Amino acid sequence: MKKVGLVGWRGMVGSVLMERMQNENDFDNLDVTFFTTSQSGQLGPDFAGISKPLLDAKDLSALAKMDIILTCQGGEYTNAVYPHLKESGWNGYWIDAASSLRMKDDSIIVLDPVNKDVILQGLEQGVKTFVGGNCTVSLMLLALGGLFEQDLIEWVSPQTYQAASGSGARHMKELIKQMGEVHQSVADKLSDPQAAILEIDKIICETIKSDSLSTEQFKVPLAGSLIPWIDVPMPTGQSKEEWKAQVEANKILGSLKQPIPIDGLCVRIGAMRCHSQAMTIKLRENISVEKIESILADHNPWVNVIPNEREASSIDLTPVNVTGTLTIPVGRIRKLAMGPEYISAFTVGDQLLWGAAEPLRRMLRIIVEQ
Ligand SMILES: NC(=O)C1=CN([C@@H]2O[C@H](COP(=O)(O)OP(=O)(O)OC[C@H]3O[C@@H](n4cnc5c(N)ncnc54)[C@H](OP(=O)(O)O)[C@@H]3O)[C@@H](O)[C@H]2O)C=CC1
Ligand SMILES: N[C@@H](CC(=O)OP(=O)(O)O)C(=O)O
Repeated sequence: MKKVGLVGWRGMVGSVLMERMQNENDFDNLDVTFFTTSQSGQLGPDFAGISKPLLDAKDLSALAKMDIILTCQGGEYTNAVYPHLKESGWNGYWIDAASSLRMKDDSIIVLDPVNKDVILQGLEQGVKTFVGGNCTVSLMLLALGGLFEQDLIEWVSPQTYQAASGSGARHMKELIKQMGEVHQSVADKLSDPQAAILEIDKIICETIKSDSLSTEQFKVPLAGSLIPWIDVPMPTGQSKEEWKAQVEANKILGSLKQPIPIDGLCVRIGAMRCHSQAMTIKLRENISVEKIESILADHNPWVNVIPNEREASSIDLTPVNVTGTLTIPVGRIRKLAMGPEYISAFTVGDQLLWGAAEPLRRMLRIIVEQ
């Protein structure tokens, strides 16, 4: 059995991963060691059978005993440990949720329903570093996989609606707190049928703008508002989240020589853990909507084409419907006024499942089963 070291297993992404690994019986075929950066010596979890004491995730000699290390601990941890472990001569497989190593020449961004060929070729060539993609990128590629596979896309402009979970657990909690504070400010008026809506709206606006709203994490209000910027600025004027779309998607697709332009605005909204994206797509040729729908539906078992109808879109194509599932609905597919090669599409995905944990879980399986 392969020796697998798990780091970051109790964080938000890590917990979703542990749940998926248990559901898929992944632990049955692994000799797992749990590591921690803060609880070394404490009793670890029993996902893989009997609990054992947690090992120090910075202990290079303990890590070096592993055939595979899978980390959801974050980029700071990766930067602090990975180079030294490599320098020490460790030649095992490193599977990572953080972005630090994604664009390195010797790493592969993993999303096997889209790039299994790239992954298998990499394994054959001795690649040892496999990194999960940015959540919006992975979710877009799963939704549009069929069109990318058949090289039918000239360019895409995704406009995102990203959930609070993308910023971490504390941000999710702050969003709920803000919602509570906003509601609390007018709770008495809501129970009064005579209360005037403009008066309620005025109080809500004052509450959202006031210094007393909880904004320690986001720094600005998210409840009742949005934030049209995610991550640090790039010299191009893009936010880093926007920059990732083209570079990561093309690396995943293996189309680095002739990159497909992918660029749009990334926006944080008050959803909990599902990212949505409205996409304008320029196709290379005029294809019927029916054909596009069948190409998308045939690509992978998780994509679910939703008819461009009001009721189906309002129910099936929403964060609340997708949360906690691996389903990737894609809908609102129609021709745009700009011309027959221009189409719209809207997709939703759970950013902790396909957006983070699931590609890593599947990569671990691929390595173990090779
Ligand atoms: N959130 C996201 O959407 C995505 C995140 N990622 C990557 O994954 C990394 C981890 O993200 P995320 O899971 O959100 O981070 P978390 O903050 O939830 O967890 C990170 C680590 O914090 C430590 N920790 C300290 N206190 C607690 C606590 N009370 N409960 C749980 N863990 C605690 C744990 O490490 P220890 O046991 O060592 O103390 C844990 O592994 C990110 O930095 C990013 O690189 C990738 C894709 C998406
Ligand atoms: N930046 C993403 C989440 C994330 O962790 O992205 P990355 O894995 O590329 O750092 C968001 O805020 O929604």
